[in-house]
Amino acid sequence: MDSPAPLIVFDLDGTLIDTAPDLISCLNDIIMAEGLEAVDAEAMRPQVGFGSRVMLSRAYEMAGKHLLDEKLDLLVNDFIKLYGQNMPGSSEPFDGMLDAMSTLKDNGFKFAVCTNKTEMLANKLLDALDMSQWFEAVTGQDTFKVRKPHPDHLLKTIEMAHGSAKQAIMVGDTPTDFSTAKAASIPVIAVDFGYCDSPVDEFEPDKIISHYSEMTPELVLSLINN
Ligand SMILES: O=C(O)COP(=O)(O)O
Ligand SMILES: [Mg+2]
Repeated sequence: MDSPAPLIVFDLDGTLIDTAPDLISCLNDIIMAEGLEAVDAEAMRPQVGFGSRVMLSRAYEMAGKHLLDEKLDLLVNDFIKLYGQNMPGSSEPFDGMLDAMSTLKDNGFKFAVCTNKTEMLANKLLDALDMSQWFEAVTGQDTFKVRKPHPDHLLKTIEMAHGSAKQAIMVGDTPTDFSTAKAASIPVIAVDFGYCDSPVDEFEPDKIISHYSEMTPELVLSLINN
C-alpha cells in the first residue's frame, strides 16, 4: 500500500488566521455591557490564544472585579454567540500563508486544523474566508472527548485526515500547541507572530518561523523525516 501523503496540522487562532482584533472587539462588547471598561488590545493579545474563558477572566482581573464561575459560564456562552454572528469580521490569513499552502499542496502535502475553538466556530470561520476546501479535517475542542494539550486531539485529527503520525507535523503559536505535539511525538513548527505570552523559543520547538515564506516543502520534509 502507498504511504499516506505528508500532513501539516495547523492550529487556527494566531497561527493560520489573525483573529485577535475580532476576538478582542467581541470581548469588549461583552464586558462593556456588564459595566466594565474596554480592555487595551495590546494588553489582551497574549491571552487570545487561550480562548474566551481565559480572556474574560483576565478582563475581570484587570478591572479588579471578582467573577463567579456560574457568571463566567454565561458570559462564555454570550461570547461564542456574538463572535459567531460577526464572521469573518476583519479576520484574515497571516501574510504569505495561502501562497505557502499552495506550493505545499503542489508538492503533495495535505492539511488539517486542530484548534481549541469549538468545531462549529472553526468551520464557520474557515467557510466565511472561503478556506474550508484546503483541509482534510477540521477538529475543535468538542470534536473528541479530549482537547489540546491532550495528544489524542492531534493524533485523532491526523487519523481523521487519513494521515500517519510518522508523516505529520504540527504548526502552532502557543505552549498548548507545543506540548500537544511533544506529547504526541510529532515535530512542531512555532510561528512567532501569534498570541504567545512569552518568546516561543522558550518551548524549544523544532523550528521557529517568522513568515510563511519560510515554510517550504524542503523545510517541512526535513523536520518530518528527521
Ligand atoms: O479558541 C481557543 O481556545 C484557541 O484557539 P486555537 O487553538 O485555534 O489557538
Ligand atoms: Mg493558537
